[in-house]
Amino acid sequence: MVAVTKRYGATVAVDAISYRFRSDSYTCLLGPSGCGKSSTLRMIAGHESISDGSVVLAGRDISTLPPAQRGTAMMFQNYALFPHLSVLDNVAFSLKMKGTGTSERHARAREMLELVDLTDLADRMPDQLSGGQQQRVALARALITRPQVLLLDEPLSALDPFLRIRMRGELRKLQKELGISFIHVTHGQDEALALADDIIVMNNAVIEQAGPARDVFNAPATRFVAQFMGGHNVVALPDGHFAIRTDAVSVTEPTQGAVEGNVTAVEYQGTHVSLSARITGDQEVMALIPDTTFFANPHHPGDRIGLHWDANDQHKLTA
Ligand SMILES: Nc1ncnc2c1ncn2[C@@H]1O[C@H](COP(=O)(O)OP(=O)(O)OP(=O)(O)O)[C@@H](O)[C@H]1O
Repeated sequence: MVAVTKRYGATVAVDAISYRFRSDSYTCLLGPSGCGKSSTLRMIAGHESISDGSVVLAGRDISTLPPAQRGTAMMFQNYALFPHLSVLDNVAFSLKMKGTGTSERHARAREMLELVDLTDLADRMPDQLSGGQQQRVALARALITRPQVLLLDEPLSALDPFLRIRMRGELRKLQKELGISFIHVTHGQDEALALADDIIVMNNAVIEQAGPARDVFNAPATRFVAQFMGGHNVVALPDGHFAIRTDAVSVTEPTQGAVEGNVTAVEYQGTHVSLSARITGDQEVMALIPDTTFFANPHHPGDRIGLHWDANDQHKLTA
């Protein structure tokens, strides 16, 4: 259970957020730059003091404990490996600090390297590793402390797009295998959707919405969440603002009963075509159409069209 506030002088970086993390789940803290997600993670880790509130892990208030005694472990964005230590000694480092003997700590470090599939590189130095390999060493180094919760701050941002997608799969698999909780900070909605059981969307130091990933995507509560998660239109109708998924909008000739609009842009995206149209009130609506459907009856910028969606696909927004 995390209920915290963080102030830096007059800046309120985290404003009385409160959330009960589900045990053994993968949770992503998602939001734009500066919304307070890293500060939240650092307060859980113990790298930042809590201005108000507390962090309780499995019934134990860990708010004032030093990082190493919390039952959490943190993996940093830049991996922070020690350049003068071998891979094995990097992984074994925290055990050395605890006074564990050489043979035991090396045995445990080898177990961790096996877990992240790096057994063959135990004797290398960090500068002889690729970015993806360095990241796995950092993971092994965090996991050797047997944390109940692994905290990850933008762990994939230093990787190229191909490796990022591969590591995504590995993180997810590792979390399920270990059966511990992962709390992962990211500003990428695609990353959060790919990884998370639960997503917490933060904006301006508060939680905008939190819940299972599919619920947050399918039923955004606010305009901010709908726009930040992507894949939605936000439309102002006489009875309020609504979110409508772009793939729930279909396009026909202008007919009675349909919302009419003028096509402003057509973008081919391979499997789909994204068509934008301007409707009354100077609003833009996007329809994501399967490519075969679109090319059976293509439309072009300037065409007058009808736009349809099911009333059930219309989600009322609260703000
Ligand atoms: N040590 C600090 N001193 C003063 N202000 C800080 C400090 N650290 C963060 N802040 C401010 O607190 C706010 C939240 O920062 P935080 O790093 O938690 O955001 P974030 O969502 O993680 O952003 P990013 O994705 O850019 O890391 C920002 O306005 C930031 O400028």
